Amino acid sequence: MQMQHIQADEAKQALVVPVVLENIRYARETTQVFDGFSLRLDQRRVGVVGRNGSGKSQLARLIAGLAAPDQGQVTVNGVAVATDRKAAISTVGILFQNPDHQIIFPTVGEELTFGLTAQGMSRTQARVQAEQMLDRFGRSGWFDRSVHGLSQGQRHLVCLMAVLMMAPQVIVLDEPFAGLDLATTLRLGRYLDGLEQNLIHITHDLSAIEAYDRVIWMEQGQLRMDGPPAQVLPVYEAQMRDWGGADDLADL
Ligand SMILES: Nc1ncnc2c1ncn2[C@@H]1O[C@H](COP(=O)(O)OP(=O)(O)OP(=O)(O)O)[C@@H](O)[C@H]1O
Repeated sequence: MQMQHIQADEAKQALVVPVVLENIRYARETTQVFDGFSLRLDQRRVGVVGRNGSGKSQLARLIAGLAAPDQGQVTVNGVAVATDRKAAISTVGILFQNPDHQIIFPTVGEELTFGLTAQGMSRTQARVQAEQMLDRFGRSGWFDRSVHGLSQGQRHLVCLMAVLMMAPQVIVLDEPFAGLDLATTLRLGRYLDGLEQNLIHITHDLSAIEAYDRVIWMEQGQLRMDGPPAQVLPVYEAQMRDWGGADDLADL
């Protein structure tokens, strides 16, 4: 029942918006993560795979506008996300692997209302919307709850609700299921699958993206392969097994 409500509500927002990275150069300290990287995404469901350190999280931060490229531009639905932060917040949301890197307020209500009040909505109106969001996820009564007293999976759900409060057109998921038990993973996965927002999902769990529209495989800040999951995932998995069979840890 709960899921049907979520799907029906979100279906109103069904729309594919373009995510465009143009000739990006981007360094973190001494590492040149991207050097002339370009990418255009215009599918509803895009999976991102790649080895540790291949650039997936930095790609996520650039798309969400949390980092600005040293050269080039990132736009989501035409919004220059790194510079137009106000428009970016209602255009693209991001869910991190660790909810504790995302949550900044002590109570669920403050976490859910912060984005809206920062955009000028009254506290009363923001609270009404937060209560509606909590209802949708079967969590009415959580408004005044301390985030500290929630489990890891529950904190993930708070982060997802906080992102949805801003009704972004695109949600970037940076391994949001790492460390969650299977039941919680499956339930959060179903919530996400039911959303009509465009999803860009970074994961090491290939089954989570096998029904997606497109998968990109990142390798050293470049696209190694790009296509439908049925084409990319078997090649990726075979390559990972091949690399995994080697005993040399030098390139970890
Ligand atoms: N804060 C940082 N300072 C310096 N270098 C960094 C920093 N964060 C990431 N890097 C470097 O940027 C490159 C890309 O890292 P990134 O975190 O995007 O990899 P990833 O594909 O998300 O890996 P994982 O699967 O392990 O999460 C790596 O070489 C990494 O060492």
